[in-house]
Amino acid sequence: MNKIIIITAPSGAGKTTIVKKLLAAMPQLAFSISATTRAARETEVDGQDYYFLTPEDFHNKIEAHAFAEYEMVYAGKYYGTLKAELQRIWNNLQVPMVDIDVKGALSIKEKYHDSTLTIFIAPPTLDALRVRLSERGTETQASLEERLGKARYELSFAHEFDEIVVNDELERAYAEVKALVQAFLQNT
Ligand SMILES: Nc1nc2c(ncn2[C@@H]2O[C@H](COP(=O)(O)OP(=O)(O)O)[C@@H](O)[C@H]2O)c(=O)[nH]1
Ligand SMILES: Nc1ncnc2c1ncn2[C@@H]1O[C@H](COP(=O)(O)OP(=O)(O)O)[C@@H](O)[C@H]1O
Repeated sequence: MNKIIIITAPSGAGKTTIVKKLLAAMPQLAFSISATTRAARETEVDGQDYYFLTPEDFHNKIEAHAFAEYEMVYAGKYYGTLKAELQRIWNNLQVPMVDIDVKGALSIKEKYHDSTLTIFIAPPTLDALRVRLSERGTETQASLEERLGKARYELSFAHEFDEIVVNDELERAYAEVKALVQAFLQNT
């Protein structure tokens, strides 16, 4: 069976940090590279962090039913998981690690329900989330408030996931996620 691991969290909860550590430790996993219409940050590489698409290319792919799921996530920007990206990873006999927003995660879970593990990474508190997002230095005051507003909404969906992991102390949270992933990979 083709498995999928889906990790979601409000922005700033530490999902990317945990996913990067897992990918480095577990060669069976491969990061599912999403497509997006948002601009690349300075450190990001096309085809590695995201497939950066023009709105026109993104819409053509929607029309062609190329997405397993897609959403407009922030500030009118689209993000989506390409079916071909999941297939590319399965063809390499690896398991895709899908790092997406809450709505996208729930759509993938519904579509591939027999073979998914869904993990929600929660911040210890909303105040901690605010601090992490501002210290990361990627947000303006407006985009920070937008992300915090969305975080409150997303936290209300946490119970729809198979597992909730609170990212209080990074090493502890990472160990918990890793154990869940290992158990899921061992099940046939
Ligand atoms: N639905 C969906 N959401 C995605 C996808 N890829 C990334 N996201 C989500 O889009 C949001 C914004 O991502 P990004 O701009 O990279 O911000 P960051 O996660 O705060 O660094 C995050 O919540 C991601 O999980 C995708 O393929 N589909
Ligand atoms: N347990 C933790 N305690 C404190 N800071 C953390 C913890 N986990 C992650 N961070 C930091 O918080 C910020 C947001 O983490 P990031 O992984 O980018 O979140 P996300 O991908 O969920 O938006 C980063 O600067 C990261 O280094």
